[in-house]
Amino acid sequence: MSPRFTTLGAYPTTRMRRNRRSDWSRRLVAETRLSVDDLIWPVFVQDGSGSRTPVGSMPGVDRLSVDLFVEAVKQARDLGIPAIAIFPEVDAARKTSDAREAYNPDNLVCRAIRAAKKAVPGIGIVCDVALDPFNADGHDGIVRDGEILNDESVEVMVRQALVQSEAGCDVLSPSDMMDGRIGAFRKALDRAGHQHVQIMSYAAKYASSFYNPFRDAIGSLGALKGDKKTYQMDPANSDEAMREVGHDIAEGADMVMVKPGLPYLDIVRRVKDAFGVPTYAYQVSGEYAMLRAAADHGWLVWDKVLLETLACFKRAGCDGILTYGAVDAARLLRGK
Ligand SMILES: NCC(=O)CCC(=O)O
Repeated sequence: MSPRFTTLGAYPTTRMRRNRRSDWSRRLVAETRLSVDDLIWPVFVQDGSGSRTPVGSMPGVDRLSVDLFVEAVKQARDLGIPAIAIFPEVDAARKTSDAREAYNPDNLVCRAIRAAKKAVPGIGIVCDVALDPFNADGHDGIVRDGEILNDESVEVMVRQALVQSEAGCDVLSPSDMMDGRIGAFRKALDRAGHQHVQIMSYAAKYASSFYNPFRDAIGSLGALKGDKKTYQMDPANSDEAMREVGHDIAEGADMVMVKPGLPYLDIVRRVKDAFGVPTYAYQVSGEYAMLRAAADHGWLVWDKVLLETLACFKRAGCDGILTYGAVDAARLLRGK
């Protein structure tokens, strides 16, 4: 316990409930505050036009063709959401074992970036850099003889990072957990004149069981061979997360992310306390699915659990949260 807590008065002189008695007082003593400025909205995109496909395991979440995605970007702008993260469902015919579609300048992600920036130049566009949506194996890196190759994967992702930056992406978000990728991206970006492109690294990304609905959404669930334990972190580890974050900051990350969110808030707190850098967490698809499913059964109240969980991210030290509930949260926070 820190020293400032040693001066606590005793009951009945001190009554902790006094400050909680009225709404105005609770507002005055609140230690953290959630705002629309804290939200990043992950959105799934698909080919086609005028098409919207519900993601079965994520009630309320749809994959959108680029034209409808642009409408979603406008909606985010109107609600004051600062940034959108793009995730593609790539046609199975374009998935190969060298993931070359990842660095096609006309791929779905690049088209979505260009359309979004043209329609709403002021909104932040965040893009994953990872090969899983483009890889026939469903892995974040290139696979050879059953091994996920590190340096070869980084080379491919550098090409991916460059086409995304060329298309107008504001924040590159490497989600692959290969070693050395942040430094490689920074160097390549600077050399290509993209000094202003920010890097939000998935610095402490765990090999979690909470990602299944996301893989359903991007169509990689069936493709994935094996698991991701040789590159994503063991949920048992915390010191290792600190080393991961330290390396990414040293290599040039502007912001760091912990993923998943709620079960990993202890990691968020450690990262924020130790490094003090802009720190984010991803309330991932499995977390969203759990809350939504319970709410759809009437066992939880969606609006309340959404705002409560997001406030908990803030309390743990997050500067912002990636959440599929961003639009609902923004509406609630703005009273719309
Ligand atoms: N690279 C992005 C993800 O893996 C998202 C996971 C999720 O929402 O479950």
